[in-house]
Amino acid sequence: MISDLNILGWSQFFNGQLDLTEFDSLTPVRLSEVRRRSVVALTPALERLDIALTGDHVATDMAVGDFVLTDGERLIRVLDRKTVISRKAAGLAAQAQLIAANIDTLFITTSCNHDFNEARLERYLAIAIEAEATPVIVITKADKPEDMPAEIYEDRAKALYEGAEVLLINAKSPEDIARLERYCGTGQTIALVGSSGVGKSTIARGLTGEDIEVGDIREDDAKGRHTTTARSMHRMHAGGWLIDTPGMRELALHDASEGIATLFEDITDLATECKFSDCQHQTEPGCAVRRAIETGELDPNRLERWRKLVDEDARNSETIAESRERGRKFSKMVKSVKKAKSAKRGE
Ligand SMILES: Nc1nc2c(ncn2[C@@H]2O[C@H](COP(=O)(O)OP(=O)(O)OP(=O)(O)O)[C@@H](O)[C@H]2O)c(=O)[nH]1
Ligand SMILES: [Zn+2]
Repeated sequence: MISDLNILGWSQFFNGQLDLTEFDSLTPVRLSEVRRRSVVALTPALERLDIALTGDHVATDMAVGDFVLTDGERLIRVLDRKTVISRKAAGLAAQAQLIAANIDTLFITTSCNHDFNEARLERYLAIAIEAEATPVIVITKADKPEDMPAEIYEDRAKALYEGAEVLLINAKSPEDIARLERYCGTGQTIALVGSSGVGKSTIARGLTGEDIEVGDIREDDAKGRHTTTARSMHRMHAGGWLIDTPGMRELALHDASEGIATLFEDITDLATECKFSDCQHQTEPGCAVRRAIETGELDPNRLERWRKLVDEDARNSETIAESRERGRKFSKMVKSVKKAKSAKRGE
């Protein structure tokens, strides 16, 4: 049974979570769709299994890509995730929405044109590092670069993070798609992120042979949290899985302080040498970061991008308590305005 499961991306990481009774009586399956009150799971035979959610199991605790145990009818439990990608729900509620689970490699996609933007790439790099997925930067349209030679785009991407391979491709060329396939073999799960028009669908088609329509198919539950309703796991020619969910294309940064610290390790390291432990690297004396800028060791643009990313992360990482506090303050304000108005009217 276990060898068949490898097709789904099963590994020792998941195997180790089962006790003996579970081994004997339950089947691991992988979620390919998460609906409001049910999920669709893939079996090792690649059959689709519809499982209604009962008891304590709620859709918002599950993500496409999750491994779950089933007795054939019910879902028994969700296994711990190797990696998880989430985003903050819109509105006041500061709850994280699970977008996809157990992704091994994130293809961060951009093109040899105006879409190329270091800050945007760094945002996705921080997301991947935080999720513990391997980031790979894929630069498409190498066959028709705009404004500068394709190799310059490649070099600029390579300068961002040592831990990320950079692949310069023509997404329409099968030979170039084949260069991505070493991340896409049996047992591997990947996802594509990047702006509209950079070639994600073209790459997805090259890797799977399918035209994948993500569209806007979504269901909103009473609390405004969406659940994925389209089939989101696609088998690739190389044997692995591509996960494509609507949320994946709209990723925003949140709770990624560790990812940012790893991505900007040079700045993180320098900051430990600043005289003040809470140094903001502005005008403080004994600032190692500013000194590195003066000596040319650190690129001031890189420092600026780091600052913006840290700010963005902090803004989007508001805790549930903080969001409630903001809600309270707002309703207090509304009440006092109402009161002032009625006082004015002499009520
Ligand atoms: N010449 C060339 N054209 C490309 C390349 N990659 C993508 N294209 C073209 O660019 C256009 C947009 O590509 P898509 O694959 O639809 O982009 P996308 O990222 O999926 O866009 P969304 O679906 O809006 O998210 C299409 O016309 C592609 O054929 C490339 O490497 N070279
Ligand atoms: Zn400093």
